[in-house]
Amino acid sequence: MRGKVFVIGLGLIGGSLALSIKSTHRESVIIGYDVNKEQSRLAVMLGVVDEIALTIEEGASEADLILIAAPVQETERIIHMLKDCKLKETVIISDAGSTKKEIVGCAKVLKEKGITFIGGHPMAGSHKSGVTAAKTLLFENAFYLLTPDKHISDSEIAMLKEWLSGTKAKFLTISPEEHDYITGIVSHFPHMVAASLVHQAEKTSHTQTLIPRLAAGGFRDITRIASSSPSMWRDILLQNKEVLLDLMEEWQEEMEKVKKMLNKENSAGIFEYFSQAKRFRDELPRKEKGAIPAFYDLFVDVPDYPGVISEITGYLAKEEISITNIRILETREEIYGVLAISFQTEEDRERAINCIEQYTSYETTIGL
Ligand SMILES: NC(=O)C1=CN([C@@H]2O[C@H](COP(=O)(O)OP(=O)(O)OC[C@H]3O[C@@H](n4cnc5c(N)ncnc54)[C@H](O)[C@@H]3O)[C@@H](O)[C@H]2O)C=CC1
Ligand SMILES: O=C(O)C(=O)Cc1ccc(O)cc1
Repeated sequence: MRGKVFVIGLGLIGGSLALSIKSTHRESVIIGYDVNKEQSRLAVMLGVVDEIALTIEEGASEADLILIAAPVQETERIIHMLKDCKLKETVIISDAGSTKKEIVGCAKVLKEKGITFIGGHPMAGSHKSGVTAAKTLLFENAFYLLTPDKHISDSEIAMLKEWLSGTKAKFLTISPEEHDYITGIVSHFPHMVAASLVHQAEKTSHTQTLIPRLAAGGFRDITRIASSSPSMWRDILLQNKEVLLDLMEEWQEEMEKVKKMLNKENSAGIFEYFSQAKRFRDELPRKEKGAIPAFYDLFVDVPDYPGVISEITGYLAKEEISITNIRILETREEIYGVLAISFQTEEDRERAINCIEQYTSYETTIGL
């Protein structure tokens, strides 16, 4: 498609959306704007956008599509600014915020002026921020939730999907309320729990100095999302307050139930608690990209000697296979240790297995 796309907020998400649009609509012109001049400078330097607008008014005036990819509280401020801008009559405005009810409510000011707004949320990301982390295929196979109002026509929704087709995401339409409830469960609340687990470990670490060392493996993995942007998550929590307060109540009741079972040494009850969780978790789709990105782990049994990590990474680099994380899981007293390598895609992991088989005789196991 030809036309002008204006991306407001050139961070991880805005940058990735800009790259994916350019990958399919090469004739389009992508204009960017960010309050942070350094992000704007980097966005041009990295070829994420074609041009930078000096103000929102300037970038918005000729745009066919405006994507707001700023923090959720800022998104509301930007919507208010856009309602006072001179815009093309046919412009479509969308956002990428992790919450929808408040943003869509706020966007009524656009509707009153006859401007089309379609709430959006690409459900993939990372704990990294900033344009340098942006990737063309960040949203590949991820769900992209849209929350259009009833008055929005099918052709406008189709037009937005066409603009965003380079994301290779799977579009789903739901109501803003449903959106906030579901993402509350699968994304927002888990971030709160992850942060609370880290707090618990930190408090104890003052008296138990072994804690940081022993937390380096599994604990570090399950609390990875606690390393996400604190300001982003503060804003999300504040916008989804009602849902999260309800979920916290439910969680506390659940913990009370577990506490009672443990107090009474209800062995069958505790077993069933874990079994039921295992059953549901084991059946969750593996290939779908959920709200919290999966990492494709590979475990390699390696001889425990210095330099083994660089040996393996050397082979992977030779085959141009990128990894997202690499660590020794346990260095046992015996000859073998376990090297855990994480990849961003299943395909990269498959290639890594073939590569390691080709260059070494080390055994590999897939992490489930
Ligand atoms: N990080 C993630 O994994 C995901 C984030 N989101 C949502 O996407 C939005 C953007 O998040 P990220 O890209 O991760 O954050 P980021 O921190 O990487 O980028 C946000 C950018 O917006 C800019 N900004 C802030 N206020 C602005 C304003 N008034 N005008 C113009 N630019 C402004 C910042 O300077 C920053 O460069 C947020 O609403 C977030 O909730 C959605 C899906 C995934
Ligand atoms: O890795 C993480 O921190 C994530 O959970 C990614 C993420 C963050 C925010 C979203 O609205 C959707 C996905």
